[in-house]
Amino acid sequence: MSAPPRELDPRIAEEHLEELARLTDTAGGQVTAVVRQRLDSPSPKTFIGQGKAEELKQVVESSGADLVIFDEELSPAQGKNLEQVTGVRVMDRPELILDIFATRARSKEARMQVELAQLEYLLPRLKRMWSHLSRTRGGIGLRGPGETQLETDRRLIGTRIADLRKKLRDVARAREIQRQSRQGEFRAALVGYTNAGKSSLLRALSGSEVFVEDRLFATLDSTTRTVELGDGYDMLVTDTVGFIRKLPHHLVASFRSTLEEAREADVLLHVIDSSHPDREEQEEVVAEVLADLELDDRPQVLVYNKIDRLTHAEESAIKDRIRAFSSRPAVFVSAHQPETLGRLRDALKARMRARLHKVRIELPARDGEALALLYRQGEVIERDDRGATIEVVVRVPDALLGRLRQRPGLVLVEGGEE
Ligand SMILES: Nc1nc2c(ncn2[C@@H]2O[C@H](COP(=O)(O)OP(=O)(O)OP(=O)(O)O)[C@@H](O)[C@H]2O)c(=O)[nH]1
Ligand SMILES: [Mg+2]
Repeated sequence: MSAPPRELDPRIAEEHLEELARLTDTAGGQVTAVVRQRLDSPSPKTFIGQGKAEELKQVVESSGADLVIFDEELSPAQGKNLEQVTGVRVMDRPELILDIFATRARSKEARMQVELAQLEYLLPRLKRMWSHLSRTRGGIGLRGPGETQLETDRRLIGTRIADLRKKLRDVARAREIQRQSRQGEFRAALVGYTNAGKSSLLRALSGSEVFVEDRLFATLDSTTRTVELGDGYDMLVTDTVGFIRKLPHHLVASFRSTLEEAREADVLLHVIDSSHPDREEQEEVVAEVLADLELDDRPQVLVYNKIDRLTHAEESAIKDRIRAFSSRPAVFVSAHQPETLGRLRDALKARMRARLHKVRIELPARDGEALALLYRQGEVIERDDRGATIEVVVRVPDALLGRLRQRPGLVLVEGGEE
């Protein structure tokens, strides 16, 4: 069911419905019928018009559906009224997304984040849930719980929300400490629309196992891997949860700490499925979510993925567009074609080189390897050979500085805190 008020392009509306069908599939549902209505302004009572609501009821009956999913967000009252008309459970897109997250969350943190988002979504809708429950049970001798029950439930949920918030704060603190221990290393975070290929890219870049699936929201936890770029350049790359249009804002809020990894990153790799018919809208959605999270000021590299699916003409068309409209660096890659990934590695190396610190370092003369690294990755400004030790003044990238600090006998005499 879709009633896009702003996007009047029917092709886009269809694309949204197709995505909703994929979400339904991911949640384990099966689409039996699709109903559309074009609306200038939704009805406050039932969102769709009265006649359309009647039609929906007919469709539910004839198709045997036991659930109606709206592509647009419904108010608690609209949901309740629609359930009354259709006699089945009514959900909206945010609720469906919450449901998917709930079934797919694996780590303890992700599970707590989803539960928090679900409870916050549920709270204003409690009354409706209860009336629905009592109705589906037939209602005979099973009147809906009175206000007292509702109040008890509200209080219980309120307590649980406070509890989850506290636990999540603790996890966030632990994460913060872990992050500090990685300070000095160069970090990138993969962000982007769901299914764009973020995990596939991490797998291809790091050569390690990362879960990939042709389903929406395959990844819910952030995973960090070391990626070797060659020439001694190493960096940490974090995979993050994908974005989607109309992402429930409770969910975004509760995943904030997972996305903290992105906030700490030196660069965001915005991965785009260049072969998707809705590519441009997906790019915009990601830009909006990043702005919501106040991450839009981070340096970004646009990573146009899945170019193996593009014709040369399509690839050129996208490149022309980017040249005309974007000032951000962009690379064209395919996670399935390792030979294309050199472009991304080069872009990352360039980013690393851009972050140089001027430092004075004393190192054992026998540590030829460290010296070679300094010459290769840094800019040596001064060098003083003192027999057993060598002192150099050098501009080095942050990441190298982190690694050098761990070498035995190497002393950072000054600098490094710029
Ligand atoms: N043809 C092609 N398919 C790709 C490419 N990269 C990823 N895919 C496929 O796209 C699907 C999604 O890939 P993932 O890496 O799981 O995408 P993701 O961005 O991590 O998705 P979420 O974790 O769900 O947000 C999988 O079926 C991949 O095999 C590519 O470069 N070319
Ligand atoms: Mg993924």
